[in-house]
Amino acid sequence: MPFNGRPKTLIAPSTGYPTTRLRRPRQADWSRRLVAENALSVNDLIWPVFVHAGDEPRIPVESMPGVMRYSVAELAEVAREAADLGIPVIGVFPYVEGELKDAQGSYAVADNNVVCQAVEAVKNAVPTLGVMCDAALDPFTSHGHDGLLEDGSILNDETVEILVRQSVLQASAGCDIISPSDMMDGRVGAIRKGLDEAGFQGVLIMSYAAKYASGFYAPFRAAVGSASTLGSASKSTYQMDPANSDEALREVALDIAEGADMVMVKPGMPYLDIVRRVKDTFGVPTYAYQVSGEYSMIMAAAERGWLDGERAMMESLLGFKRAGADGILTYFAVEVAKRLR
Ligand SMILES: NCC(=O)CCC(=O)O
Ligand SMILES: [Mg+2]
Repeated sequence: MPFNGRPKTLIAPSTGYPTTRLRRPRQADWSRRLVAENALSVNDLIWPVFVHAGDEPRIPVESMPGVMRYSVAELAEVAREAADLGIPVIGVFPYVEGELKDAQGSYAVADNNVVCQAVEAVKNAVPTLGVMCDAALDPFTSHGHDGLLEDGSILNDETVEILVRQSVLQASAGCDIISPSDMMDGRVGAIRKGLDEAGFQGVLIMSYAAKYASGFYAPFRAAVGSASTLGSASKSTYQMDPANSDEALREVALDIAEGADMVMVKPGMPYLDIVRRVKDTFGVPTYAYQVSGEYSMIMAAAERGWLDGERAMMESLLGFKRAGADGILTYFAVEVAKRLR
C-alpha cells in the first residue's frame, strides 16, 4: 500500500550502512522481543492423539518417542490436561486391531466404534475442548488405503459415500471438526451436504486440502497400525505429487468452494512454501500438519544429542507461523503448551 502517496519501497531503508544497522535492534532480549514479527501461541496448537480400544492406559508408540496410544478412559484424562494447558483442539486417531479391519473399512462406520467412544468420553470429561476426527479409511482397511480398492484402483465416488457416513457418525458422537484426509475428489462437498442433512450444520470441516504422498508419514502408520497393512503400496493416485505447487492451489480452491471452513497443508516443514501460497492466495484459516516423521526426526536427533530438541521444536513451530499458518497440528503440542505458559 502506498504511504503518504509514496510506494513503501521508497520509504523503507533508504540510507544503508552505516546509518542503518540492522544489528541495532538485535542487541538485547527486550529489543528483539519488541521487533519480533511472529509469535507462537497455545491457541495455535492442535494435538493429535492416538486411542486404542483396550484397557492398557498408555502404550508407547515405538516409532514416535514420547507418544502414546491411550485407552479411552486415559484419553479423557489427558484431554483434560491439554485443555487446562489452553490447547483448543485435539485430533483423535484410532489404533484398530487387525481382526476389525476388512477391505471396506466397515469398522469406520460401525456404531460406537473406538473413535465414537473416544469422542464421547472426551466431550463428557471436557465439553469445552474442541475435538477433531479424520474422515478416511486407512486405519480401518485391511489394505491400508484411504479408500475402497478394486482391481488395484482406489474408487473415488464409492469411497466418498462411506466418508459421508463416517463423518455423520463421528458428528453424532460429538465431534466438532471433521477432517477429510483421504484426498478423494468431491468429498468435502458431499460431507458438508451429509452433515447438513443430518442436522449438523454447526460441525466444521477442516480439509486436508493439499496432502502430499510423503515419506514422512511412516511413524504415524506404525502408530495407527496401517504400516503392516499398507506395506510398500503407494498412495500416489490420490495424494499429491511432491513436485507440485500450483496444483495445491487448485485443490484448496475446490475445497473452499465445496464448503471447507479451514484448509490444511500436509506434511509441514518440507511444504512451507505451499502454506505461504495458500494463505496469500485465499486468506482462509490455514493449518499445517507437522507430521510424525518431522516429529520423530527431531526427537531422534535430540536423543542422540545431535541437536537441542526443545530449541528445534520451538523453531520448527515458529517457522509455520512465519509461513502464514494460523495453527499447527503437532505431536509436540503438550510440551509446547507447557513451555508457553
Ligand atoms: N491423517 C493423519 C495422518 O496421516 C498423520 C500423518 C503423520 O502424522 O505422519
Ligand atoms: Mg481435493
